[in-house]
Amino acid sequence: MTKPDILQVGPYPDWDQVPLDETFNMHKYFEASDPAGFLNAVGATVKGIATRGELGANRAMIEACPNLEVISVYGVGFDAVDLQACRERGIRVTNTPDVLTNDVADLGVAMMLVQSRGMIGAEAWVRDGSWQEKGLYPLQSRVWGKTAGVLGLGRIGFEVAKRLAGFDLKIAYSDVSAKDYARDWSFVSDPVELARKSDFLFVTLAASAETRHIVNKDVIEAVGPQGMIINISRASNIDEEALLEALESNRLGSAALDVFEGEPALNPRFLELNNVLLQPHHASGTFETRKAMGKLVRDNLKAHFAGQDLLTPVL
Ligand SMILES: NC(=O)c1ccc[n+]([C@@H]2O[C@H](COP(=O)([O-])OP(=O)(O)OC[C@H]3O[C@@H](n4cnc5c(N)ncnc54)[C@H](O)[C@@H]3O)[C@@H](O)[C@H]2O)c1
Ligand SMILES: O=C(O)[C@H](O)CO
Repeated sequence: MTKPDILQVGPYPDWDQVPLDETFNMHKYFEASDPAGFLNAVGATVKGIATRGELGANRAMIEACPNLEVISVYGVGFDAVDLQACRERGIRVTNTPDVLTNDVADLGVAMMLVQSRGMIGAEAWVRDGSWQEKGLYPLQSRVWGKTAGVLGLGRIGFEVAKRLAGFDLKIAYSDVSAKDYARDWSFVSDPVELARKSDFLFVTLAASAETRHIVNKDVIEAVGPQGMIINISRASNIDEEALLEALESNRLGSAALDVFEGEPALNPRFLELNNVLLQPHHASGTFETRKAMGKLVRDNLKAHFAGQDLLTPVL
């Protein structure tokens, strides 16, 4: 049987690349010196796209592949895929939900703990001799007993909240509606009101045009000078300019961020701040989870080309 032609938008680890190359005819877009020319040359043969959540597939890429049938996303967030362009052409889309949920929640909670207790600075205090020269490390803020707001109580938001409850935090959350599975936690529909109640505001929303900058100046200032915002979702959910201004003026106490506008480049103003913890979009970055994500990407492609039901369809 001829191998289906797949456009591969970004690199994968070897344990995914090897089986992909065995099963499909992979066209490595990310290695092309002239990406537009490459797309022009291979586009007509392409039946599937394998991409990553943050890379997606835009309308131009989709239109350059007139025989495209399926897009398989390595990631749960599919906001970078032009779903409208896919709907217009009957193109199926899959993602990798559930397998990454716990690791993303773990990292979000770890970011809050590390930042609250000043652990990055404390590590430097030991290594640079400050402990011996200056003595005790400056006191930090307590976590337990405070209130965490979870903006977006989906799969990841729920696991974040569950973990925080285990740390004896009080939980409030916001979403499009109250959730049956969250009866012990208070639902607050207005994000500004949620932020006002929160010492820690976790942003765990699926990103869309509706959620763009949902965390705006008002929400940020409602979290306030003693509060912290933790973003493990997408940069677009926060007005980054307003966030930077609030951090620079201490109208927001601190932030812990795994995602940035224009990443992996980030606004250099972040690097000047000592009240922000910066992470390189690696919330799902464990061997175990990434292997499960890669398998799901392949299994969805295989299912499609075998005429079987998709395992985790978005469209
Ligand atoms: N940092 C990372 O490495 C990383 C890893 C995985 C996922 N993510 C991001 O996390 C997101 C959430 O993943 P998930 O599996 O929990 O998704 P999910 O679909 O289970 O949860 C998203 C939640 O957002 C809510 N929501 C959507 N629009 C809303 C709105 N306008 N107002 C209020 N709530 C709204 C939904 O109702 C849902 O409960 C992903 O879409 C992805 O962008 C980031
Ligand atoms: O959405 C996801 O799963 C991650 O952010 C990777 O894109």
